[in-house]
Amino acid sequence: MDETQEPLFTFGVIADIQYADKDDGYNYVKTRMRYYRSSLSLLRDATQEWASESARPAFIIQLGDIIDGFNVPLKTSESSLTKVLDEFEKLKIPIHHIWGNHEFYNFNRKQLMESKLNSTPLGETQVISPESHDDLESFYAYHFSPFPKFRILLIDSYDFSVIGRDPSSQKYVKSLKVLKQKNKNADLNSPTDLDEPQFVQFNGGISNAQLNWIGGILQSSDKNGEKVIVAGHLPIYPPSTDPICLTWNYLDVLSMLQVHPSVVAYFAGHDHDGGYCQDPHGIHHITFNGIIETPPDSQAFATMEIYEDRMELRGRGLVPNRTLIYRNS
Ligand SMILES: Nc1ccn([C@@H]2O[C@H](COP(=O)(O)OP(=O)(O)OC[C@H](O)CO)[C@@H](O)[C@H]2O)c(=O)n1
Repeated sequence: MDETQEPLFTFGVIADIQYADKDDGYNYVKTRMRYYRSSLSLLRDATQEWASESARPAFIIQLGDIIDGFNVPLKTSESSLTKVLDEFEKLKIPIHHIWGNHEFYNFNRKQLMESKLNSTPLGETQVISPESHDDLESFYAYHFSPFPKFRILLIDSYDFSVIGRDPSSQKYVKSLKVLKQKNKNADLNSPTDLDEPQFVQFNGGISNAQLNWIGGILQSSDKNGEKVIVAGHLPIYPPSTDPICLTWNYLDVLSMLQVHPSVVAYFAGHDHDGGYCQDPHGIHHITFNGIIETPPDSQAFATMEIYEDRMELRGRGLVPNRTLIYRNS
């Protein structure tokens, strides 16, 4: 490993900002403090640091939950979103947005598609699913190549979900049926006594249509000798997360990625404690710590430095540094 080598390109990653103009408070299970107001200051510090880096990041991946669901009762969804996006915009580089559960607490899919959180115009495919943007069944996913032989693929972890889906859609009906089969609690957000703890209302899954679409992209990446980083709000590999944060059908997604040698890493948010594990196929699964549970005197973001043979994850604050050697290299 040549320590003096310059990266081919770099980019920033940040997760679960969950901004709200609200006093600090505990999470639902009263184990962790959430710093709703200071999340904006941490984002501001992160963007200032990215802006001052010698190798300026080419883009940022925002892993979802950009504002908190508490904005709904406060009636501040729009104003909070504007404040957060204004911070990102100071960077004057592309920001790729993933949608998490808190996006769907604040907005419906049509509103999101019409908002600045729809970053599909930055992708290579403008129409990201076979259906049109306002189709009740469409999913939000796209891909782009930031550098020759590298590709980023952003996926929709809430394709199957009862949050975000219109109750009249087939996907809502099917999602509710599956959720009720797997979760017998009166409160579908509760993971109490579940055999598969990921089957809670605040998670979701990936449809066969999306899986097939992902498979098609990866097939062409395999053929072209690309290295692909896949990113979604929800983790897909149990050792990299608390199991209650997993994608409903994480095994389907995991096995799809593992059979495609182009996939080198999977990035997720949602589990604010973060996590990491390399799977037996060599895919690095990184769950990024959430800004919302990061104390105001700390930090939680990363710069990824991309090299021919590896990625260097340069973490700040709670996010540890890691050298991630590509599978098959
Ligand atoms: N045991 C639980 C946990 C949560 N809820 C309710 O579900 C909604 C979402 O919860 P929230 O903690 O805000 O979701 P995050 O995306 O911030 O975090 C996900 C994981 O918890 C991170 O570890 C909300 O309405 C909660 O009140 C629940 O009922 N029961």
